[in-house]
Amino acid sequence: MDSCASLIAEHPHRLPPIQAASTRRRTLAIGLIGPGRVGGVLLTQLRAAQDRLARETGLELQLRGVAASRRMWLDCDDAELNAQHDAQTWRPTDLYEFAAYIRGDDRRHAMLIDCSANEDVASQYPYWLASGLHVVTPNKLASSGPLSRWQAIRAAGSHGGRFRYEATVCAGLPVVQTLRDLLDTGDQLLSVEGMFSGTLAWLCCQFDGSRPFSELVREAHALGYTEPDPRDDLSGMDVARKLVILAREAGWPLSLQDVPVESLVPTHLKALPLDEFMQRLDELDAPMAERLAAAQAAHGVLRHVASLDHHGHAQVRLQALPAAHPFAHTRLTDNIVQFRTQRYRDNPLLVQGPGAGPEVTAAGVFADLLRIAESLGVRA
Ligand SMILES: NC(=O)c1ccc[n+]([C@@H]2O[C@H](COP(=O)([O-])OP(=O)(O)OC[C@H]3O[C@@H](n4cnc5c(N)ncnc54)[C@H](O)[C@@H]3O)[C@@H](O)[C@H]2O)c1
Ligand SMILES: N[C@@H](CCO)C(=O)O
Repeated sequence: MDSCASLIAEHPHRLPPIQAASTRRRTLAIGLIGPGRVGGVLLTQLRAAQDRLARETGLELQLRGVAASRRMWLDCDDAELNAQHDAQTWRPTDLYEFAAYIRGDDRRHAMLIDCSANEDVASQYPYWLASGLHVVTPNKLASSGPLSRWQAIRAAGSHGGRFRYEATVCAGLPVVQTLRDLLDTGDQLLSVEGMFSGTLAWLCCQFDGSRPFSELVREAHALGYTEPDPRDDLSGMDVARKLVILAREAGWPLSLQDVPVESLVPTHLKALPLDEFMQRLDELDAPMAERLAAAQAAHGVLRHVASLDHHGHAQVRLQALPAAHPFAHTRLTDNIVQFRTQRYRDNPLLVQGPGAGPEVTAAGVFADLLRIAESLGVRA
């Protein structure tokens, strides 16, 4: 025994030793809904981390199923088959059957990861959580949808299912957790202001008049920054949803209809089928060129800004900001979230970084999965 160890052993008031972290094997069964851009990358990230997590932490991630909009695959925990979904037995998607299969009947921990942007999927969360399934998602529809459903989701959590949704706001950036930590430690939120859209941030940075706006929108879509329907970004609704999520997290029972939103989508293009809208994108070029010219004439830049004040008043709009404004210096898909709180009253707390893209979003979802695993006693 070295001198330090013997000193500790002999001390009459010594504290009981801290137990070494348990590395006993624990299994987390996973079902992934929505193997699209984010879901597809998440599957790759899970596969790449599986062996390391099992070896180093005892956490066994077991992929039990994947459900797309029309077809689902069950029993796909075979790495080779995972790589070639079409080789597997498939059947029409049935979310009830899918959830029941992932949960199993042996009381193991099980999690559904919703990487769709689908309302029917989001409406299932209260039932899944109430049955003890954990849910992780980058899909904003549940957290920003009807308030009654949001409250049902919160209430369902008391049955054991855990719900995390960090990637719904600014993809992989730690925004929801930062707000949660501020509030849980007794701080009081005074306001939130920022740029919450990776797509619109990227478009505003790139749009200098040298290329038509529509061409840039097509590129943002191809890069995986936009929502499946880019109108969700261009209309400001995706940003409004993020603002509602943060407001609810802070205790303000806001709904989408409480947020005045400036849309960049002309009224006559709003209801078109997606394909037709994409074909007619160039109808956005003239109005956007006008907005840019006005900002440039005032020696400013165009930025898409969301804000929520201490009365719970929210708004989302495209603004011409002075070139010296902090929001004028972001790059690429950078989001920026500025929290003003009692503690950060004079000098606000900033979270900034890339706020869209499959890689960073999938990593945000993965981190939520690991936090739940850790809270269940499965160290990660
Ligand atoms: N792309 C990003 O940068 C980003 C960032 C943050 C959050 N998100 C969110 O992540 C989610 C996925 O985005 P994406 O870009 O991967 O979209 P995507 O369109 O590429 O993928 C969506 C997937 O959902 C599946 N799907 C649709 N309806 C379904 C249903 N009823 N049942 C099962 N599966 C269904 C589709 O088959 C598809 O595989 C969205 O909610 C989006 O808002 C995306
Ligand atoms: N389409 C969204 C993805 C992140 O939610 C954006 O551009 O911010």
